[in-house]
Amino acid sequence: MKYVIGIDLGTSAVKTLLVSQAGEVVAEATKEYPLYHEHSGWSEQEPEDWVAGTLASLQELTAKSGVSADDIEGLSFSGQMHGLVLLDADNKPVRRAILWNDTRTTAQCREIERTLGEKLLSVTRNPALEGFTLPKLLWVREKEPEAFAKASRFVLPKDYVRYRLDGTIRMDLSDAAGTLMLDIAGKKWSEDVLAAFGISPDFCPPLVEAGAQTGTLLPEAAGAAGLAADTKVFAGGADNACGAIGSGILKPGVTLCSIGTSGVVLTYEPDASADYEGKVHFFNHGKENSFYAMGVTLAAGYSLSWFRNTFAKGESFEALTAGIADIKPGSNGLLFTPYIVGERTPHPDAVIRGSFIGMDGSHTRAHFTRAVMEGITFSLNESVALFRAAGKTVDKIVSIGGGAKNPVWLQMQADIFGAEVVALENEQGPGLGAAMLAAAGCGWFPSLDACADVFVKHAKSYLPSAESSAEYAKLFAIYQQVYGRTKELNESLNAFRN
Ligand SMILES: Nc1ncnc2c1ncn2[C@@H]1O[C@H](COP(=O)(O)OP(=O)(O)O)[C@@H](O)[C@H]1O
Ligand SMILES: O=C(CO)[C@@H](O)[C@H](O)COP(=O)(O)O
Repeated sequence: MKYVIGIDLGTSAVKTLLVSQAGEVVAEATKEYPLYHEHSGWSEQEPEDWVAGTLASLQELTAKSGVSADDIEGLSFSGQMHGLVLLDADNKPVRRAILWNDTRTTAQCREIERTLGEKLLSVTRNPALEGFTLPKLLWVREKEPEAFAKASRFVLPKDYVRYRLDGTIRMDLSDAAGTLMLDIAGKKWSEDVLAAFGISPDFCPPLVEAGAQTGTLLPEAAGAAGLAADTKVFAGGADNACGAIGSGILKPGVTLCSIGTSGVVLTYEPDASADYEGKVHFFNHGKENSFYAMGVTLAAGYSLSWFRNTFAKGESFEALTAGIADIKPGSNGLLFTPYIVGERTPHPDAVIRGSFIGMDGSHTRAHFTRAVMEGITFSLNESVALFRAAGKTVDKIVSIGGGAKNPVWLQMQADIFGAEVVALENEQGPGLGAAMLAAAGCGWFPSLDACADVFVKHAKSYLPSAESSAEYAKLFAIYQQVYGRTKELNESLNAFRN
């Protein structure tokens, strides 16, 4: 039996999956790494932590599986999107990476809008959002000119890890799409955007498809990972593109919901013709010549992990969420908005922050926990509502990410979205999608679609309960008012944040 590895470079941890030719996940390993929040709205990671975590995770994966390294044919990546990694002439990072959930770049976003005007949406197909890469690049150039002067090029998080594994500097189209520098329909760096900001084309890595082979493992990386040096390395894609591949979102019809650190509602687009007027993100897929649209909740799983780390330190998510099934929809009148690091969809706003509305002396920790999960799901439902308003049918949703480990949350998703929610046998869609890119790249299957027929295994399905859905529809209407009613208060409070 032959095997491939999917490496999912997430925000909370790197997760590796060893997958057989039959699509069975035979081993998993995870290594966490820290996030640095030096100021309100800042979010950074140390690229070396990703590399060390990836190598340690691969070492553990191969050791615990008992599979011979010679039987592992290839590996590929799924990466947290948008993070700016600036490299010097020797390909060493010049500073920490600035991540997708860092919102320090509002001024640079306004500059991009002024400079590019209509080209912003027509070429990059996305609005200027703080999380995207170009605003971060402009921020470093303006605020840290000494660091910027040392930089010869930029890459995205998984591209840096791949470079350390196979020595090649490449970027795939699905991840490049999130930089705001790509001509999405033309599948090339936009000369207009680069020229408008005086960025040399050499500063941008060569582009490849997510399924392209970039090399084989460097001997020292192979040794540290417990793998053979002839293991093939494939470019890999953006985590949401890989999540879509790993969930079988390769043709129109089914929608994806992912609750990782961020939260995503995503639909497949067969071509670049759809126009959502920038209300949702529009990116190249990891499947060649196709695209996807998605709405993003910045702090989805992050809201629950923040809540746990602050009020139930050391407890597992299972312990935290015990008892929430006994609480009725609405958490006894307690409502949460998950804007704890700002928001993207449908309110692109770096200054807004979260709220608990309706706190009552009767509320227990379980009510708060359930309210946090409901608030996250209401936020994702705003994206579902946007897609429905644009004419999409959203009646079946594959749910992945850490949030999909929780059956109560899966039922809550079905009830709030008013759609069938399907869980996968393994909730790690992005890692599986990365493994599928390697499996198709190794020639095991003629296409990603054929690979999905074998690798994507549906587990339990959750149908909406009419009673709970009706309650949630009323609560959602109240939830939708909270943003407007807390916006000005948050603008006033902004002066008091560090
Ligand atoms: N058993 C669980 N119940 C509810 N939520 C969970 C559970 N396990 C993990 N999560 C959620 O999943 C999140 C992590 O998801 P994951 O997909 O691993 O994130 P990432 O890819 O961003 O690193 C956590 O922040 C938490 O909110
Ligand atoms: O910024 C986005 C998408 O635009 C995020 O979805 C990141 O790609 C991080 O993903 P997770 O770590 O939450 O999986």
